[in-house]
Amino acid sequence: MTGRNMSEPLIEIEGLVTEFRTEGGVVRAVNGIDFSIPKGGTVAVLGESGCGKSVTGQCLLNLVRKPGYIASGSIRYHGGDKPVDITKLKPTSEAMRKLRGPEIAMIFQEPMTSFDPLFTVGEQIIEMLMAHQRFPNRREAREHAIEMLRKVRLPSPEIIVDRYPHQLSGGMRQRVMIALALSCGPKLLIADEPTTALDVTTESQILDLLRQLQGEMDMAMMFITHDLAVASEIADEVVVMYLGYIVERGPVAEVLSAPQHPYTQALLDSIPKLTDSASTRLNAIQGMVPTPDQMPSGCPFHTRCTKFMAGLCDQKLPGLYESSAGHVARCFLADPQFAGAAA
Ligand SMILES: Nc1ncnc2c1ncn2[C@@H]1O[C@H](COP(=O)(O)OP(=O)(O)OP(=O)(O)O)[C@@H](O)[C@H]1O
Repeated sequence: MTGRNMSEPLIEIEGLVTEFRTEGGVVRAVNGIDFSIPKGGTVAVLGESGCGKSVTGQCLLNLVRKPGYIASGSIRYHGGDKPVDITKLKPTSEAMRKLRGPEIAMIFQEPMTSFDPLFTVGEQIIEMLMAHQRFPNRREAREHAIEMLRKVRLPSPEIIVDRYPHQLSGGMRQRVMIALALSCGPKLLIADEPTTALDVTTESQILDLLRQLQGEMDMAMMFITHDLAVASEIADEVVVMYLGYIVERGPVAEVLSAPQHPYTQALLDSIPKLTDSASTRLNAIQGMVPTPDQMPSGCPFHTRCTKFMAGLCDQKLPGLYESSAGHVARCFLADPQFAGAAA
C-alpha cells in the first residue's frame, strides 16, 4: 500500500446488478453491490464458489458474456482525465478497448487461457504493446518485454522471451502472465484466483511479487479469492460475497478480528490455525451455496446459518449495518437497534 489518501477512489461500484438469461428464467449473479477500490489499494473479494466474484471482475472489464448482461448500476472509473461509467460503454467500443489492458488488466488462475500456444511469450507481450501503440517499433517493444520479464523476477529473461508457453513451468507461466498484464502499466489489476492452482511456496512467492509490483507501479488491485488467509496477506479491504450479495465489507484487520456476519465467521472457522493440533477437525460450513435460481427468501445465507432466527431471517433481507468506520455487515445481529432491543 502506498502512502496516498485511501479515500481517493479509482473504481466506484454502485448498485451493480448482473443477470443471466437461462432456460429456467433470469438469474441474478450479482445483486446490487456497492464498493470502491482506492487508488493504489488492494480490495480482496472473498467467498465460496458461485458467489459472484468472477462475474464482478468481468463487469469491471465489461466482459460479461451472453447470456449474461449488466442489468443496472454503475462502475465509475477515475483513472483518466474525467470519470467514465464502464457500464455505459459498449463492450466492443474503442473507448472500452483503450481501458481493457492498458488501464485495467486481468490475470487468471490458469495462465494458459491468456496465451496463444503458437507464439512465444515475447511475441505476445510485443503484440500487446504494439496494439496499444506503446512503442514506435518492435525492437523497442522487445526490449520492454525483456524488462517486464525481469521485473517479474524471471531468471534469464533474454532467453525466456523466446520460449513458448508450454516450455515453462506453472509458476513461470504465472509470472509471464503477470508481465503480460502489467506491460502497459495498468492502474488496476484484477487478479482472479491467480495462486489457487499453485503449491504453497510458489503461491507465497507470487503474492510477494504482486505486492512488490503494486508498490513499484502504484497500481490498485482487486484480488478475487475463496481463501481468507490469502485475502489477509494481500488486501487492505475485504468484500465478502454470498450469492451475489455483499454480506460484509471493511478494512481487512477489522473484518478478520471482529467478523460481524455469520458467513464470514464460518469462513474464518473453516481455515486451519497455527494453534490447531494435527487431530483438530476443521469446521466446514454446512451445506452448499444454493444456485441463484434457488435464491432463498430473506437473508440469502439463512439456510446455512447457525444463528438463523425463524420468522425474521427467512422473511426479510437485512440491510448493511455499520459496526465501526467503514465496516458493514448484512445481518440483523449487526444492527445496533436490533442488538439493543434483544438485550
Ligand atoms: N454463463 C453463465 N450462464 C448462466 N449462469 C452463469 C454463467 N456464468 C455465471 N453464472 C452464474 O453466476 C454465478 C456466479 O458465478 P461466478 O463465476 O461469478 O462465481 P465465483 O464466486 O467467481 O465462483 P468460482 O470461484 O467458482 O468462479 C454462478 O453461480 C452462476 O449461477
